[in-house]
Amino acid sequence: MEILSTAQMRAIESEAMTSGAITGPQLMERAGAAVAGQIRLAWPKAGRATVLCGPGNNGGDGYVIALLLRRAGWRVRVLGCDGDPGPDAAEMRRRWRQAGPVLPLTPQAFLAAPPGDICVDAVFGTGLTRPPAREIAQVLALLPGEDVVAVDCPSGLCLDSGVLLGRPRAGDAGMPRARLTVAFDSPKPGHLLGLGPAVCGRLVIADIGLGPWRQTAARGGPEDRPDGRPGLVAIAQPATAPRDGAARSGLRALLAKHSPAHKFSHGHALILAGGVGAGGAARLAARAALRIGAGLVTIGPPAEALAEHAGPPDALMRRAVDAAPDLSAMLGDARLRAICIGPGCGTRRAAALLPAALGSGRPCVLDADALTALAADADLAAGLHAACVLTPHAGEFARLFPDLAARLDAVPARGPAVSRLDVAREAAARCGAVVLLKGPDSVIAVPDGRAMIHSAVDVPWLATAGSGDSLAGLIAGAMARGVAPCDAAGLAVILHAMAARSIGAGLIADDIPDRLPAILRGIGA
Ligand SMILES: NC(=O)C1=CN([C@@H]2O[C@H](COP(=O)(O)OP(=O)(O)OC[C@H]3O[C@@H](n4cnc5c(N)ncnc54)[C@H](OP(=O)(O)O)[C@@H]3O)[C@@H](O)[C@H]2O)[C@@H](O)CC1
Ligand SMILES: [K+]
Repeated sequence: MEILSTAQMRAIESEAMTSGAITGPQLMERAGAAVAGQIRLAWPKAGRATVLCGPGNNGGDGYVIALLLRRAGWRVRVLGCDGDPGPDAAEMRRRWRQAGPVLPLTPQAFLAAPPGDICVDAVFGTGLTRPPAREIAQVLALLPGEDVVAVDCPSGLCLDSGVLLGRPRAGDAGMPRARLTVAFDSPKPGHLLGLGPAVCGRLVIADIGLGPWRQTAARGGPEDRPDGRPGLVAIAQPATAPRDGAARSGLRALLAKHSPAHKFSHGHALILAGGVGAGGAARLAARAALRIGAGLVTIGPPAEALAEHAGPPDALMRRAVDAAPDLSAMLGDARLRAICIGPGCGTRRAAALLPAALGSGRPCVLDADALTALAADADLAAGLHAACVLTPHAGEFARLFPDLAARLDAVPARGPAVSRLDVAREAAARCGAVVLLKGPDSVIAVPDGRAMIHSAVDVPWLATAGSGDSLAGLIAGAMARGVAPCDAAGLAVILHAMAARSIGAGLIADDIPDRLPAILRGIGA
């Protein structure tokens, strides 16, 4: 599924209207009808609703919703803004006024009667440019989150970044919340990043007939896009991915093994391991690389630590890699197709081995200690190339790209605010490698500007020791099989989250690789 920035959304909307095939009021009617329809599905018995309408087109949607709910037997109270909301919203407000009054959007008016069964938040959507202030902010603060239906987003959320304008990025004290958010055409980055998933509640993406224009805009390179950026691909929505047929067949295509084949034709991955007593992380990675279907996986600790790796899995091959010349010699075998360096490796060892690993031009996952080594030595970063995948969490990202991370620290005063997507993209362009910025909202960015967002807010158990090691191994295993670096990263985060979801609370990282056969069977791979 494609994710659109708010600028792209506006451009597609105006392209559709310019084409003459659809008018602004028609789009607004469809948007309002989609929300009203979702409300009636979720609350089948007509009740009482308070609809809050803001100063622009989000408010226009609100007037449509108010009218449709009223027609369906609901008792509806509308609070709205004075002033000119633009022609389409003004028309919808006029239509509503024939049915009922528009009370002022003030705390006094809001509190003058009980809010009813639901509150519809149609105050700000994609047009939010600054933090809600004064009376509007006071009304929004009074909304009972559990009964709020948000139009496009809870008002105050920046849909490009997932931050609440004017508030610190972390911490959820007093933040707006909705039980249900109905957004139009495509998810926006802010639905999936940062606080977005927590404040939006259940997210429904409603088709309002803009598909043909979205596809026009999505075709071609970045220069053809309304905001100059290539389209994004939401590689998985937390709840839908396992059931989504198209997503499953996409995963299957990436995972397809061609038979008959020799084990080498499924690729050989090398997982570099650390010294005595530090081998667990690399073994987790190796196990994951085997499970995702690499034909062969070799673990490469220094000779003194080789004996530690004698235990299972027996499918794993072991070979000592003491120093860079040993690694270069191994990489002389062209069948060795991907490298994983970092988990439990030790920073000094990673720094010593990185030039040979990067110089080979092989697909290479850089994780953990390899990222620390990279951050400490700019010369190492010069060796990065497009087949490298860097897998920093927020802390590692801040060490690698301190200036970009600092942009994420500032309290966002204006929209669109800087997002994890923006900084990951900039980091990828700067270092010329794929950057997987890990978190509950992972972003995968490719140097050419393509990017993916993977939201896994529903699997908090993934934040556990060794989880990242297994992810690095999955990426390396997929790349050994010939999957392109950015697809390998995408595939790995999806499978990793699916495995965690199926294990649930109590998960330890060792469980993740061993859950893969069931996950792969489930998607028909
Ligand atoms: N795209 C589509 O396909 C479709 C979109 N539709 C709907 O339109 C919505 C976008 O509408 P929109 O552009 O009018 O913006 P909206 O969010 O209503 O903001 C209103 C105005 O408020 C202002 N403003 C901003 N921040 C402020 C603040 N803190 N305090 C006070 N004022 C503030 C700002 O103007 P400014 O003052 O910055 O000049 C802005 O213009 C979208 O979310 C969806 O619901 C559907 O109807 C049809 C299909
Ligand atoms: K809203």
